[in-house]
Amino acid sequence: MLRWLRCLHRPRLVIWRSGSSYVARMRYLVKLKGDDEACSAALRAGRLFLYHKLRPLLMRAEGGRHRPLDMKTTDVEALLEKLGQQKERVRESVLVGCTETWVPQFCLDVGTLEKCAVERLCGGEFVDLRKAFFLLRGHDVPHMARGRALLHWHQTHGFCSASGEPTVKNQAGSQRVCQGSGHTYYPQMAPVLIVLVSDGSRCLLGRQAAFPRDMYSALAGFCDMGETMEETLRREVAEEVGLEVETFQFASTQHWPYPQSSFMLACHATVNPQRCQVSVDKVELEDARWFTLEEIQEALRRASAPQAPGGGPPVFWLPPSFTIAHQLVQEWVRQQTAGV
Ligand SMILES: NC(=O)C1=CN([C@@H]2O[C@H](COP(=O)(O)OP(=O)(O)OC[C@H]3O[C@@H](n4cnc5c(N)ncnc54)[C@H](O)[C@@H]3O)[C@@H](O)[C@H]2O)C=CC1
Ligand SMILES: [Mg+2]
Repeated sequence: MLRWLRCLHRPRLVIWRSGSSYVARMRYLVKLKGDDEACSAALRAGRLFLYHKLRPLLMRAEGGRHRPLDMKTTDVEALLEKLGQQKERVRESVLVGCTETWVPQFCLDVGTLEKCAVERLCGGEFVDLRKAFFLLRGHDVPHMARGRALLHWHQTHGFCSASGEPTVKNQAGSQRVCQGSGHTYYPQMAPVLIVLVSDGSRCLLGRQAAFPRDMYSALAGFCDMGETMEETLRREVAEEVGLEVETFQFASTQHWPYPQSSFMLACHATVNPQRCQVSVDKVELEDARWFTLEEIQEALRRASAPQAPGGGPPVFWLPPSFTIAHQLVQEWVRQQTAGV
C-alpha cells in the first residue's frame, strides 16, 4: 500500500515593511465598505479604473510595456456626459483598494458605451485581461484581476436566488442585498488546488484543450464540498493523470480571476518513481507528460510563446511569470539545483 505522507513544510517567513500606515489604511477601507456616505465621499476624491465588458483600459508605457490608466472621478463624469450617459453612473463603481498615499481606487465597467469612443477620448486601449497578463508589469496584474473579478461578480449576481428579486449593491461593492428576502450576498471565490507533481527528477505538466497552443501548466482542480486541501490534491492527481501522490508540501496561494474567481492553493507533491506511468483523463486534459529539469530550464529562459522556426516541432511554454503555476515551476527548479 502506498504511503500518504504529510511533509512538514518549513513555514514561509514573510517580512512586512514596518512604519507604514498599513493599519490605518486597512481601517479606512473597512469603514468605506460599511458606510455608503463615507464611500461616496471617497469616490469623489478617488481614482477610477475603467473596464469595457471586463477588459481593463491600458495605456502604453516605456519599454513596450503597458500600464493601467486611472482617471479622476470628475473626468469620468465628464466622459459619461459627453457620450450621452448620466454622470451618476460613476456610482456603479466598486472599491478595489487605496494607495499608500490614501487615494481610494475604484473600478467601473463602461460596457454600454461605444468602446472606440472611450478609447479615443481617454487615450488608452481596452485589452482582454488574458492578453494584458503578457503586457502589464507583474505588480499591476493582481489589481487589474481583482477589479475584473469584482465587476464580474456584480454583473452575475443582480438577482436573489431565494426570491428572484433584484439585489442592490452597497457603494463599495463589497456586498449585495435583497430587500425582499433580506439575504446579503458577498463576493465569492472557489477554492482550487494546483499542484506540481515530481517523480524526484522530472516534473509533470498538463494542458487543457482550451489553453493557448503548446502551453503546459501544473495540474489544477476545484475543491469538492467538504474536502480538505490534501484530499483535493490526492483526488485530482488520481483523476487527471492516474497517479497516486505520496508526499505533498504546501507552497503559496494566489487569487485568479477565472473562470469566475478562484482562490488558488499551490502545492508540490511527489509520486513513487517506480509507479509514474501517466494515464491521462482525456475529458479533462488534452495531454500530460513528464519534463526533465533541462527542458524546464529551457522553457523558463523563453520569455513568451515561441514560434517554431520553419514549421519545426512545436516548443512548449509555461504560463506567465506572475502566475502561481510558473512560481511552482521556478521553486521546483531551485529545489532540484540546490547544492549542485
Ligand atoms: N493561475 C494559474 O497558474 C492557473 C490557474 N488555473 C485555474 O484553475 C481552475 C481550475 O482548474 P481546472 O483544471 O479547470 O479544474 P477541474 O480539474 O476541477 O475541472 C474543471 C471542471 O470542474 C467542474 N467544476 C467543479 N466546480 C467548479 C467551479 N466552482 N467552477 C467551475 N467549474 C467547476 C466543471 O465541470 C469544470 O469543467 C481553472 O479554471 C483555471 O482558471 C489552472 C491552471 C493554472
Ligand atoms: Mg483540472
